Amino acid sequence: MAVYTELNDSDFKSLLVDYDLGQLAKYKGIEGGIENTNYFVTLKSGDKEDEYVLTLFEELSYEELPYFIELNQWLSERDIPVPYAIKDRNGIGLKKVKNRPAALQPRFYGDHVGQTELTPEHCASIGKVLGEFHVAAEDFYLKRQAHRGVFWWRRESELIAPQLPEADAAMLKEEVIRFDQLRENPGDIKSGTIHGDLFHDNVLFQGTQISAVLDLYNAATAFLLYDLAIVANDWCCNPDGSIDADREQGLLKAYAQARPFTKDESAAWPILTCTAAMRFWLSRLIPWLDENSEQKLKDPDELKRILIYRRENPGKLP
Ligand SMILES: Nc1ncnc2c1ncn2[C@@H]1O[C@H](COP(=O)(O)OP(=O)(O)OP(=O)(O)O)[C@@H](O)[C@H]1O
Ligand SMILES: N[C@@H](CCO)C(=O)O
Repeated sequence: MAVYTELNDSDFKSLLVDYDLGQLAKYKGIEGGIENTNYFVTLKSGDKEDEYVLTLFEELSYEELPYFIELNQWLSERDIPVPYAIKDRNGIGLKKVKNRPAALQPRFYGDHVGQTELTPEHCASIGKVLGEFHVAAEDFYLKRQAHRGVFWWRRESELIAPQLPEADAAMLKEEVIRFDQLRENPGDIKSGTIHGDLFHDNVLFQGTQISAVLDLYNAATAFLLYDLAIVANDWCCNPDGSIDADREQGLLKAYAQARPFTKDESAAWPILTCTAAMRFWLSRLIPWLDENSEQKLKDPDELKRILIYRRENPGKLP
């Protein structure tokens, strides 16, 4: 159920007339995504074949997309390995295909690494790239409130609470309040442009080196450390929800080389690791509890276990 919009030859051909990239050779739907429809597209120009990825945005609207199109372009120009919308002959990157917003992007090569295969070296690689991402985006000129950020989780945690066991509802509420308190007194915690969903399945590797950071469609303006907490929870966790210290130290030390931590960030880390776990626990709970939801169901309990562990074992920045 990952290719939500089926395309045929003529859909591709009518898009490609706006570019000088070559003739359509073949295309193939990409399985596994949740939010968007993606196709690998092969174009032939003389003897040369090049591969691209066509994304059709199934959730984000035309009005919302320029932020992401500009951000990907910005980061890519600063050597962060992210896909970006290739501009057509008229300088337009955000296109329309089958009445959906769409972007044709370069294909990156590399492999996904399974969660249980992640090593401290993989975690150091993502720490370095995320630190560089945050630094590269420092002067990015657009701002965006996350669509699954503080206002969303305040509202959704209230709505969902009656469907949860009392202890779960209370834990959710506490984390919403703890974040609000931190937000009122942020001190020198740095805000900037975050990826917002940097789970390991949004990265491609060549060996232990990162070849691509994908799926920036949760990017927003927020605490940079919250972004790092999302990564730490996913990349450094064990199946029981505990955090592997070697992987986490690898991540944090490599990140700090690109962007050193500020004083108040050390105190905020234990809270933000909980906020990050709460955010994804909640976004997984919503479709899980909605019997009409067609979204692929990711297990909310994975994030609940991480949240419980984080609450009982406050982490420390190096
Ligand atoms: N530019 C690219 N180069 C190579 N592979 C890509 C590219 N873009 C997407 N893919 C492949 O397609 C998969 C799905 O893409 P993406 O994560 O953007 O979709 P999504 O629907 O937002 O998925 P999810 O929400 O599950 O992360 C990626 O995990 C990757 O394997
Ligand atoms: N990365 C998210 C899904 C896509 O936003 C999760 O694992 O819940």
